[in-house]
Amino acid sequence: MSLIQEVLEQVKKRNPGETEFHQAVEEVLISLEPVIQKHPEYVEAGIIERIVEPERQVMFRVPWVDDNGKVHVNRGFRVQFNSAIGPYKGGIRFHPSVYLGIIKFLGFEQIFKNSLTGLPIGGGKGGADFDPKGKSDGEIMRFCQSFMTELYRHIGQDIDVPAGDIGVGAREIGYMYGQYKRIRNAYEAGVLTGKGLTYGGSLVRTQATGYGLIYFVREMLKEHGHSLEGKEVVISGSGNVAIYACQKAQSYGAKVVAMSDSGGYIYHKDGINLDTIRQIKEVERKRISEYIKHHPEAEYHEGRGLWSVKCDIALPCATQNDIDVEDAKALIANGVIAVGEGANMPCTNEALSLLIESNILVAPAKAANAGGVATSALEMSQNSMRLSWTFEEVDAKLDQIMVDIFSAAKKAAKEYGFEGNYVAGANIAGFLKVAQAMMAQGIV
Ligand SMILES: NC(=O)C1=CN([C@@H]2O[C@H](COP(=O)(O)OP(=O)(O)OC[C@H]3O[C@@H](n4cnc5c(N)ncnc54)[C@H](O)[C@@H]3O)[C@@H](O)[C@H]2O)C=CC1
Ligand SMILES: O=C(O)CCC(=O)C(=O)O
Repeated sequence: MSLIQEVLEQVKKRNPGETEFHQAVEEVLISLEPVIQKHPEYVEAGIIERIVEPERQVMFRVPWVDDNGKVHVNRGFRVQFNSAIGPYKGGIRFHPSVYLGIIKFLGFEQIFKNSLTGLPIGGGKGGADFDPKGKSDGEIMRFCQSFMTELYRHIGQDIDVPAGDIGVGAREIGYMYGQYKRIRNAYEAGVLTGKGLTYGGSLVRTQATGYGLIYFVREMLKEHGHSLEGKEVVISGSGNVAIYACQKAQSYGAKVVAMSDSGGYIYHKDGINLDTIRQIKEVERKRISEYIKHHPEAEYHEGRGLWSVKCDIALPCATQNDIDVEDAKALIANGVIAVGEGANMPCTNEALSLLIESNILVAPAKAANAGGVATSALEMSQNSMRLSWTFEEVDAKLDQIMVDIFSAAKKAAKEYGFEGNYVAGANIAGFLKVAQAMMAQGIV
């Protein structure tokens, strides 16, 4: 059995039931076979065994009281996966599906993604099995305060810097930041990113993941003689990443014809009206089905089925395992050119393999959605310098970072025998920097 197979078996045995974590580890490790052949010193130093084991993982009780006085208890998590190249960095997810296996898959992916940004940030992730859907503002605030009352002792601007993810946006970051400041009695702006602009946030952070995804896809299409102009695009989700991916894709002349939420999807053949989506999702916090009240010529379809809509470019921007092998087959049958992963691990490993074998261009999540965390790192830089850059300055840096990530993934893919496979290229490029740092720092 190869070392990679042995480590995979060990990960499954040591982390029973954590299927998303197993999936994420498998997807990375299979790309690393040629790397460990070229670098036997990594094998000798146990880099592979060490990189799949979190440095630390914390689980805690989050009690809170709802508007009717009823007490609820949720479970909070923070996984500090790897600090070889910088303080742990990664978002916080509030969703009822959250358990250790999801936070570990996200934290593991964050190691390689953060490395790809070229900025000094390690990998971590956190969250809670709390469902923000239908909660009042007061309930959200009390939950965030309770969550931070435990989390504060594990984080810090040079230790671990959380941000948003599914169910955690500017409102939640604000409440958590307020509680952190109150407990610590310190204005430590760099402890969280995604903050509001009046208290240390960075311009472009809100847009960064979606914009960055489109910058990456633009580079990938250009490399293969295509562009976004005139392309039909389908996007899953209608949250932070989906909204700004839609905005940037439209600005490059693409037509976004479908978007979704966990209830179903809308199809608008003339092109989605993003102002309506933003009003429904960012202001009213309602279901996407409301869209047809504003645009009766559009269609609403309950449940899954989004990936059967014909498109040139598919952008999964909702959640993990959104595109399975059947969805991939439907996309391919409908002539898709490219899949750009805005969400983390939105394709199953089988779907990814099928897309790659079928010569579909795949922009892998770790690279393509790294613009969010990269801009978080730019927010940390501005906080340290106690100044704020303009929108144009941050956006230009983000664009350049995405161009550089694309070229790093392309180069590593070619060097290790995976030419044109940006999934393997991103895994390898992300891994190499972390492995070199781990080698330099000894067995820790
Ligand atoms: N916000 C950020 O900066 C970054 C987010 N991501 C990833 O992007 C994805 C989306 O995150 P955000 O837009 O920030 O979250 P969000 O909470 O703003 O939006 C999430 C969207 O996904 C949909 N969704 C969630 N669970 C679903 C399910 N089980 N089935 C179908 N749809 C579902 C929701 O309806 C919503 O439209 C996640 O995978 C996240 O990890 C990745 C990099 C950075
Ligand atoms: O901005 C950050 O720190 C993290 C963003 C995030 O959670 C992600 O990249 O998946």
